[in-house]
Amino acid sequence: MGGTFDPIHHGHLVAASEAAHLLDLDEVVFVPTGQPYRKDAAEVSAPEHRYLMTVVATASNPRFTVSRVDVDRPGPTYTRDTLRDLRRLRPDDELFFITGADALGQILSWKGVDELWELAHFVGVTRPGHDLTDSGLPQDKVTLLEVPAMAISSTDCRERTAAGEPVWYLVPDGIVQYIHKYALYQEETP
Ligand SMILES: Nc1ncnc2c1ncn2[C@@H]1O[C@H](COP(=O)(O)OP(=O)(O)OP(=O)(O)O)[C@@H](O)[C@H]1O
Ligand SMILES: O=C(O)c1ccc[n+]([C@@H]2O[C@H](COP(=O)([O-])O)[C@@H](O)[C@H]2O)c1
Repeated sequence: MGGTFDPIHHGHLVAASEAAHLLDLDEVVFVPTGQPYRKDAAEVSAPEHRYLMTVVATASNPRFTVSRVDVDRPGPTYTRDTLRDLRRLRPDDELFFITGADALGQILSWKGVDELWELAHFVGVTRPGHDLTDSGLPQDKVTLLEVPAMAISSTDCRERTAAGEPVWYLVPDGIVQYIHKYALYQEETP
């Protein structure tokens, strides 16, 4: 599952857990982006903070791991490169790329989209406020799943923190502590 994870929240974790359960996956590898080129760089936290928060949030689940492939690769993060790297590191594994409905809806505009279908099977999961559809996508390369609805976004978590509102129970307890320890998201997004 790729994401900016700024911060990782229970929407990500429930989606990953449910996809692993429904598709009987052995492992979910969370891959924090290095440079999410479609997000305003000035507003995205340092990759190391996002990577560490992802490690903290997933540490207690034996089926969850975190990969540094995107954080360690210089330049903009493209899923084509993520999947090429994961295939090189895990040549015997079958790869599934988990995305929320919003990300799946953008996928035809991703770099090198035609190659993506050869690199992994795509799993689109429901997300409140977004229509989940595989319209225009190759049917045999995409699976759509309904997962428990978690109306949580990282944007909302950042804005709540900046406004002095709690994010308890939207994110894991360790992430509440991490945000506090490093004073993340203190500024209101312009
Ligand atoms: N609440 C949610 N339910 C299901 N999928 C989600 C949810 N939140 C995020 N996702 C999916 O997780 C992946 C990573 O999302 P991302 O890290 O950008 O989180 P976000 O909450 O959308 O962040 P932001 O608000 O900063 O854009 C994407 O595929 C996204 O669609
Ligand atoms: O490859 C692309 O062109 C591309 C464009 C936008 C997003 N993605 C990937 O989609 C995942 C979710 O991205 P984001 O920005 O919503 O956190 C993450 O793994 C990104 O690298 C990939």
